[in-house]
Amino acid sequence: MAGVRSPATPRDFEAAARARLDPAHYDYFAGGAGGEATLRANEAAFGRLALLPRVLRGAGAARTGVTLLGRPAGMPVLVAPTAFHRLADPEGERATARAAAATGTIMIVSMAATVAVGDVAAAAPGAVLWFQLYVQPDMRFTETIVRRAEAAGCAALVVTVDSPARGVRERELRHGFDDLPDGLNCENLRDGTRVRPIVMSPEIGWGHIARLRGMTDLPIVLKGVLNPADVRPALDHGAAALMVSNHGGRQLDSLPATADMLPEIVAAAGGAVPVLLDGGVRRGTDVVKALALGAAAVAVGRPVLWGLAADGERGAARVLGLLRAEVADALTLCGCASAADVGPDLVRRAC
Ligand SMILES: Cc1cc2nc3c(=O)[nH]c(=O)nc-3n(C[C@H](O)[C@H](O)[C@H](O)COP(=O)(O)O)c2cc1C
Ligand SMILES: CC(C)CC(=O)C(=O)O
Repeated sequence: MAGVRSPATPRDFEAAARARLDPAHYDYFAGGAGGEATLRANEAAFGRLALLPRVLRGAGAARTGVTLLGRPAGMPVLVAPTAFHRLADPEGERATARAAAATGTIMIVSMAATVAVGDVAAAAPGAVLWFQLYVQPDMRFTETIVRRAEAAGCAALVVTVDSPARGVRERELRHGFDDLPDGLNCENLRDGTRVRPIVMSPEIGWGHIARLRGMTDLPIVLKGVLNPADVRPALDHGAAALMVSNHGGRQLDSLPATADMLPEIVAAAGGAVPVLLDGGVRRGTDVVKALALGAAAVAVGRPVLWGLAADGERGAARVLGLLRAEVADALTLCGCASAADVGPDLVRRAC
C-alpha cells in the first residue's frame, strides 16, 4: 500500500486510496459543499472533546456489541450510505458488504449504489443491510425501490431528508464530474430497460414520510436531522430512529458539526428513539465521545471508501476491523465493559 507499510488506523488508508483513484473520483469521495467549512468542522468538533475515564471499575475487557432496532450488531459503528462504490473497486458494494459481514458491521446500502441491493445481499449472505432512500416524487417508483430493498432482506429504511437539492461541490465542478463513467449505473434505479436519474426534490415533505410509513413495515430512520425543531414531527411521523447528519459536509456548507448538535437532538428525542450520528468519525475515541453525548451508534462514510479504494474488500474490512479494535480499546481504557456503560460523565470540552 502506498505510503504506509502496515496501516495502524483508518486514516492510514487515505493516501493509498488517493494514489489509486482517478483524481476526479478521489475528489468526489473526499470533497464537501462550498468552502468545506462543515466538512472540516465535523472532525474538528471531535478534537475539541476529551474523554474522562473512570478507574478501578474492574470492568474487564470491553465488548463492542450493541443492539440496534432490536437486532444485535458487532459494534456501535455502521457503514454510512455512500454512492458509487464501483468507482473505488470493481466489485463495488459487493466487496463493502462482504467486509461489513466479516466484521459484524451493519451496512447502509446507498440508493445510488452501483450494484443492485439484491445483488449486494446475495454476494454477502451474512451481512445485515439497511437501505438508504431518497424519496422520489414519483411515489409509485419510490414504492418499487422500497420493495426491492424489502426483497433483498434489508432490515431498515434510512430516509435521507437533508437533500431537497444536490449540494454544490466545487471540487466536482472543477473536474467537470457530473456523471458515472460508461458501464456504471445506479442499479437500484432500473426501470425496465432504462435507469432513472435520482431526483432530489424540494417538494418532498412530511406527507411523503407519512405515505412511506403506510407503505412498509420496515423501521424508518430519518437521516440528516440537524435542527432540534424537526425531532417532534419526526417522532409524530413514526421514525424508529434519527440520524444526526450534515451529509458529511456535502450538502449545504456552514452547518454546525454533528457532534456539536448531538446533545440537543438527544435531549429533544427524550429517549423515545435511538439517535445515531455521522460525520467526521475517524477513530474509536470519536465513537466513545459520541456515545457519551447520547448516540446509540455512529456511522462512517469516507474511511470505508479509503479502505475499499486502497485494497478492495480486504481494505474495507481492515478499516472496519481497526475501528472495532479502537472502540474496544477506548471502552476498556475508560473503564467500560460495553457501550451501555458509557455515560455523559465520560466526556468534557477540552478547549
Ligand atoms: C462519496 C460519498 C457519497 C455519499 N453518498 C450518499 C448517498 O448516496 N446517500 C446518503 O444518504 N448519504 C451519502 N453520503 C453521506 C454519508 O452517508 C455520510 O452522511 C457522510 O459521509 C458521513 O461523513 P464522513 O464521511 O465524515 O464519515 C455520501 C458521502 C460520501 C463521502
Ligand atoms: C449520487 C448522490 C446522490 C450521492 C450523494 O448523496 C453524495 O454524493 O453525497
